Amino acid sequence: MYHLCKSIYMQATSKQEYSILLLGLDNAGKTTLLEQIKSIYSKDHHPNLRTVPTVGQNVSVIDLPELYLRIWDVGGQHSLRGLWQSYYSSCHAIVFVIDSSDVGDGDIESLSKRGDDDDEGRLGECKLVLEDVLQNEDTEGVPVLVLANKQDREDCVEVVRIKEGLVRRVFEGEKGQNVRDSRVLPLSALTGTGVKEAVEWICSRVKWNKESRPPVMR
Ligand SMILES: Nc1nc2c(ncn2[C@@H]2O[C@H](COP(=O)(O)OP(=O)(O)OP(=O)(O)O)[C@@H](O)[C@H]2O)c(=O)[nH]1
Ligand SMILES: [Mg+2]
Repeated sequence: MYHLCKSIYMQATSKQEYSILLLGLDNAGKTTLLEQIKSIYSKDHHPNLRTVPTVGQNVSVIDLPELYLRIWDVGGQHSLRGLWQSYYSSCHAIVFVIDSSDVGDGDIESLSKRGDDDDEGRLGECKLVLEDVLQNEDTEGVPVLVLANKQDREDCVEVVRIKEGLVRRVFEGEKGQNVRDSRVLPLSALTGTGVKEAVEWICSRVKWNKESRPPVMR
């Protein structure tokens, strides 16, 4: 009886909490995105958009009406990427942020055909890093949201190109084999355009996936 009462009490007074992992190359815009999410969903938070490269991690808990999102923003520098995998088994969704102004023409098909003079930005690096995330067995089945960030910049590659030329090819390639729930959305973390749509997608997908990755009750 005690256990039944306790469980009813817990159901009535606690909320589900899901952990969200922000990944992507250094300078992609992860910390800027976290600042914007905090400013939109937490009262009295003024975003600090003058970010510095993250060494280690930032974490924030966003209190939404139905659930909590615990968002982990980790450093994207090469030397820090080895730490990412320690977050994989406990996360409920991965958000992979791409700098749309630093991926050449956004098409990995033509990567190897290019000459040395072609400016492909960090397209190849981005592809390898995304593949690495998808290949890890601890990310299997985890919903993945890819954000084509910096869409406010004139020199950005548009979202449809990043979706078709990079993300779809990686997901359908041999290294993206573990079929999962995914989406590609445009974003400007700097202006805040697309932040709400991203958060809404995350919320709907973590709830949908909660049988295989149950939330923590808080
Ligand atoms: N124009 C533009 N600049 C952006 C946008 N998002 C981020 N930036 C800029 O990109 C730079 C890097 O942003 P951060 O948010 O620090 O990048 P990060 O992914 O956290 O980088 P690391 O911590 O090194 O992994 C900063 O100068 C930001 O102001 C965007 O949407 N548009
Ligand atoms: Mg950062």
